[in-house]
Amino acid sequence: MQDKNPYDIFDQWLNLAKENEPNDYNAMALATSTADGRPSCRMVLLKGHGPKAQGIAHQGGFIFYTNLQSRKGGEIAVNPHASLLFHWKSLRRQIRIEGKLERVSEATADAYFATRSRPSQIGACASDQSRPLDDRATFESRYKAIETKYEGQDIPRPKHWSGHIVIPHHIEFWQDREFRLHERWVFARDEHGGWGSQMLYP
Ligand SMILES: Cc1cc2nc3c(=O)[nH]c(=O)nc-3n(C[C@H](O)[C@H](O)[C@H](O)COP(=O)(O)O)c2cc1C
Ligand SMILES: Cc1ncc(COP(=O)(O)O)c(CN)c1O
Repeated sequence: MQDKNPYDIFDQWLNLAKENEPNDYNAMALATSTADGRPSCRMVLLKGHGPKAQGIAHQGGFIFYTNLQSRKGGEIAVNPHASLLFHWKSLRRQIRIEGKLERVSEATADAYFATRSRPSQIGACASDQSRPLDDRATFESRYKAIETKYEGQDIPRPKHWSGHIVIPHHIEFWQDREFRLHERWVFARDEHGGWGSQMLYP
């Protein structure tokens, strides 16, 4: 385990999750925090990952998409550090990732947005994510207005909707063992841009 690249281990575990989890095997908790260090956490979906993700040489990372004006978007704008957590109950495994956040390129975001279903695209345009909503009908009428506006045309990605990449400096793989005698392997970036690794007590 320890002599491997953490992205290779991540791939193996994610593939196992894909085969075993009934829903959203790529779901992960995303923790962000305010400038003065108050954390908040919510689920998002992993939409790209790996050492070459977003083409950043020798770095790569883990990509999710969201509304940039949401609560998390506001926190990321003032404090571009995040923690990700995967937990697959069926596998009894978790992966913890910590790193710095960067926005994906406009081209990467456009390409991903274009793969989403049309209703999801309209939803992204119509939703003022994390803002107060007086009535569900208000949201529905905003949805309908956008549907009508773009009838017969492609829906452009709204400027306030894009992706972030978590560029990890710390990745931990945790495997459940009997009687809580779990196994933990931590990978941390070294000063040469490679990965150092070690085990931790459970
Ligand atoms: C399994 C799951 C996956 C989700 N994936 C996303 C996602 O990829 N992007 C997103 O913006 N919200 C996603 N959500 C909704 C978020 O959890 C959250 O409600 C929303 O982004 C607003 O969060 P905020 O107010 O902290 O910004 C997901 C929710 C669940 C339960
Ligand atoms: C609001 C929201 N935005 C984005 C996503 C990401 O997934 P997708 O692009 O597949 O819709 C989700 C997934 N549940 C979501 O709830």
